[in-house]
Amino acid sequence: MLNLLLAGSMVATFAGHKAHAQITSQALREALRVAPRPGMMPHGAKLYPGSSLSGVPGFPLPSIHTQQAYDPQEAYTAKWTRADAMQIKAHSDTSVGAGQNSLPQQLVMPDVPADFPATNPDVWVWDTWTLIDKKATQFSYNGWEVIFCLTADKNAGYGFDDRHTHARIGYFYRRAGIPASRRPTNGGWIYGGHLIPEGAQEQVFAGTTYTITAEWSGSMRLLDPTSNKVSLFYTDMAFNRNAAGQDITPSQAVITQSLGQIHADFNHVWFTGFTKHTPLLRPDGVLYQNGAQNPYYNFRDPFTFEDPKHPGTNYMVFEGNTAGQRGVANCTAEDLGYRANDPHAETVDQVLATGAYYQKASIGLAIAEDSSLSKWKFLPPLISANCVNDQTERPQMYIKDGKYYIFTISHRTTYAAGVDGPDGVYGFVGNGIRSDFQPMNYGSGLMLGNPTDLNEAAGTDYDANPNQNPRAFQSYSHYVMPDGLVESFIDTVEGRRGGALSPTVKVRIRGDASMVDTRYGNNGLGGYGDIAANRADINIVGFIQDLLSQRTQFGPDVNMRMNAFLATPQ
Ligand SMILES: OC[C@H]1O[C@@](CO)(OC[C@@]2(O[C@H]3O[C@H](CO)[C@@H](O)[C@H](O)[C@H]3O)O[C@H](CO)[C@@H](O)[C@@H]2O)[C@@H](O)[C@@H]1O
Repeated sequence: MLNLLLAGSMVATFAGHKAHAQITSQALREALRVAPRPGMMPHGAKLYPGSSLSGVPGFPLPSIHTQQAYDPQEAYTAKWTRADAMQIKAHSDTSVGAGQNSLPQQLVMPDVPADFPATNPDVWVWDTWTLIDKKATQFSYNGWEVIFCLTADKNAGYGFDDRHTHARIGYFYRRAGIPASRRPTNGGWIYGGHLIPEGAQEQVFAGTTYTITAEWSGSMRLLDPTSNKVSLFYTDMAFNRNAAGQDITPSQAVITQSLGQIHADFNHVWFTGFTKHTPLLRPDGVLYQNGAQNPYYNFRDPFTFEDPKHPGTNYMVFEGNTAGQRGVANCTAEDLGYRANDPHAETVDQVLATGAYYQKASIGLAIAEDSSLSKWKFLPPLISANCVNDQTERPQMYIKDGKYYIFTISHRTTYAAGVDGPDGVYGFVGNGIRSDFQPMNYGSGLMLGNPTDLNEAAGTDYDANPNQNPRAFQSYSHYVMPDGLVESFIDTVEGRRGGALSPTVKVRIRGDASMVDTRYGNNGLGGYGDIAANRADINIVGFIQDLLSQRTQFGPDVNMRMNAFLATPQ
């Protein structure tokens, strides 16, 4: 009711807030929603928290984002602002004690038990992705589900914290179409070994030896659903050595393509190829910060997709930072995102005085210049988080119900001074590849976070900070799959290190809101490592036609349909 009055008068005053005088019609609709109270389900939105232009007493209002679409080539970058990020704390229950979960319940990943199983005895496992096509459909191959994970060999003596410098992309497979309840507790994944063969880490370009020191995250694209050709897009951590054997660059992140083939028989899955690495993108220092500007720059985690409105046009999203010299204090009022006359707004000078300008995450965009996806050109970033957070990792474009979602993971420790949020996955929704993206859920951006009381001091070590929720770092590197299923890896639960696949959870997504589906699995937790191939695209008629005409070799497309056929009660 209060908001109705506010919207009607077009000059909102709520607990001293004065909203921007130029309220859009969308803002008017939004303002009709009732303001949620901290830690509570908002009235009128029993399931979904939704966004709200209404404020929480004592906190600033979120920024207004129109979701307006722009041409992907245009220089429009949406902002995840400080005003937005502050909604995470605004909508948390600040009355609970240290170690309690204070985040809105619908946005919290359920507790992972401390007696979780290892995914594999020989390797630590973290960032994980699936075999996808240009639309992010998840395929099985000849009766096998296949996943790709960053791995580090335990037998080589690497501890879980050594993983980043020794990361290798490994692959796992298991028979498709078996429900989680009938699999081994750890998901039953069989380790196939390293994807990039031994010895293929060195490559010579015009007298310069290019050496891959670690393989970081990316994605695997099935180039043609009727063949077995796959393209790995990943991040090389690499350095160059000249003909005299001298290192001529420090280790750099290079977004790279490597081509291979998938094979399977009745007993196992294997890969060939991945011996040649084509460097695609290095940060240019103009749109994306590079190593000369900041030794701690972030540039990695490519994910490609085809523009559904322009078939044949391919894009890549990736993790970047806003270009410019590290330490230059130049965040703007737009980065802060406060509405005019908001009494809780910070001034630019106040924010700059905190050093928040060291945090400048961005979600990058590039366009493919050839059909083999081996040449790419930078486009301006899709989203920046200047003075908000330094890392928006493993971004993915997720298209659902005509909406374009960007999901990205971030750490509590990479937030800028004065803003806070949990380790987890964040979501932004727009109406096109390039949009004025609306941060999901109360305008905050948070979609699924670890249980965290934001009053606790952030720290990565539970033992050193026993007041902290013992699950504040339980999971990370969430990847959103079709149907809102979310997989991730276990980092630390009650002080026990993970390096294993988490239980899959399900998030229901509607417009700019989402909620954890607690009816999924056991109180919201599905099977460990339950990363199933997509069985939604049932086309039994097509499958039978394929079989009869023998037009198509057994491969991913036919196989997906066969799985669906076999899984359907006859
Ligand atoms: O292994 C590299 C890939 O992992 C990703 C996403 O998981 O980057 C994660 C990142 O964070 C880890 O290190 C943090 C600092 O040591 C730690 O706080 C966090 O718990 C870890 O998950 O790894 C790099 C390198 O350490 C760091 O910059 C990231 O935040 C992905 O982006 C990489 O491709």
